[in-house]
Amino acid sequence: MVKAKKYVFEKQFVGLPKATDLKLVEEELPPLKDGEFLSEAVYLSVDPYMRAYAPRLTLGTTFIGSQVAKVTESKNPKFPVGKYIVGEFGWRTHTVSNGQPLLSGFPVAWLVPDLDGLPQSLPLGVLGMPGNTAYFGFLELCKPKAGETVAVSGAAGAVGSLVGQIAKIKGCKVIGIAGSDEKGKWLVDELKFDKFLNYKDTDFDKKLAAAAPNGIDCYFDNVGGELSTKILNKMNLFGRISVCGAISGYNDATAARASPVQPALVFKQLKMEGFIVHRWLDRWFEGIQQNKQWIKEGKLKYRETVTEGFDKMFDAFVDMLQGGNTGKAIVKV
Ligand SMILES: NC(=O)C1=CN([C@@H]2O[C@H](COP(=O)(O)OP(=O)(O)OC[C@H]3O[C@@H](n4cnc5c(N)ncnc54)[C@H](OP(=O)(O)O)[C@@H]3O)[C@@H](O)[C@H]2O)C=CC1
Ligand SMILES: CCCCC/C=C\CC(=O)/C=C/C=C/C=C\[C@@H](O)CCCC(=O)O
Repeated sequence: MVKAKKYVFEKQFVGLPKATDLKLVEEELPPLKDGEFLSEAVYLSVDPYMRAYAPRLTLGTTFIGSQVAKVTESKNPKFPVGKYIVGEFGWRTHTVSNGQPLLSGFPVAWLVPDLDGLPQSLPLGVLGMPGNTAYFGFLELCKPKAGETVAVSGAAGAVGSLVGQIAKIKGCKVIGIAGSDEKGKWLVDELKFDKFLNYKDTDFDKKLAAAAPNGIDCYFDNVGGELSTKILNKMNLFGRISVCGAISGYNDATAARASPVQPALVFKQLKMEGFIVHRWLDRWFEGIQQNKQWIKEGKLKYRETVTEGFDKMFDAFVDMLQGGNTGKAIVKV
């Protein structure tokens, strides 16, 4: 009999999640039925969407999330023993799954393609959902042109750090916005972003004006709120905004107020579009292969913030929500 550990979503988050909102329990797993497979988590992801989606989750269920897992027993030919998969199994160490898609249509598990020797954890980041979010969310919605100026908020994170590099690959000038000068040093020195702005600086408005004297053509928005309104007011005519997320508001008990964006949208004739990365499910491996190719060519760099131990899942989650990560935040079991 296999014993799994899992985190149950006990209490709805109010503001920043509290450790007592989730409960770590053990569960005995049943023997496999035909069509099922057993997998063991190797790496687990902690993502902002887990906080954003929480109000829609059912209490008493396993808290949501994805993991890189190894198939250890199988009665499902699509998921043979020994294979590594990305599973939307939630925060749990062992899982019995029948391989059927989630209600959202998103696959419950997909086989990790050949990583060409790259780390087994990358399918949770640059070679998985965040990587595809950057690749498709930026290229399909911002449609950047060489020489344009691109601003990225959440620029030192799993998604933002890739967007800025893809913009550089496409010949753009890149302004990265994040919450610490240490992150800014990484963005400029390592990732070759052209400019960095710390959104916590009291003279941010002045620095934004100095960083974008000729305006901004594309904005990849991970943060939302007043910061994004400020950037929208710096956009050039016919600028494009890809709205990826709004993490500045995820922990707000009541929705924060921000200045209206309509004046900028109208007078600068801007295109502003939100997306969920599922939109490109039919091209999932195109994004993964292209990002892998750019990594192999030395054009795309990745960083992971790794927390050791399944019992530290919650710490890693709240640490990421508060800016403790650079690059993709993951947990190594
Ligand atoms: N639409 C989609 O399909 C998807 C959307 N997303 C969204 O993309 C965004 C980035 O996700 P991801 O790259 O995984 O996460 P990150 O790796 O960027 O981690 C979250 C980061 O958000 C920053 N942050 C936290 N609070 C604030 C705040 N109040 N103001 C500004 N920045 C803040 C922190 O960095 P700092 O130190 O800079 O504050 C933190 O490190 C999120 O909004 C997420 O919801 C992600 C995946 C798919
Ligand atoms: C103003 C509020 C904005 C809220 C934005 C919310 C979420 C954005 C985001 O982070 C989306 C993430 C999407 C993740 C997609 C893929 C999987 O890893 C999760 C699949 C879960 C499912 O589809 O059930």
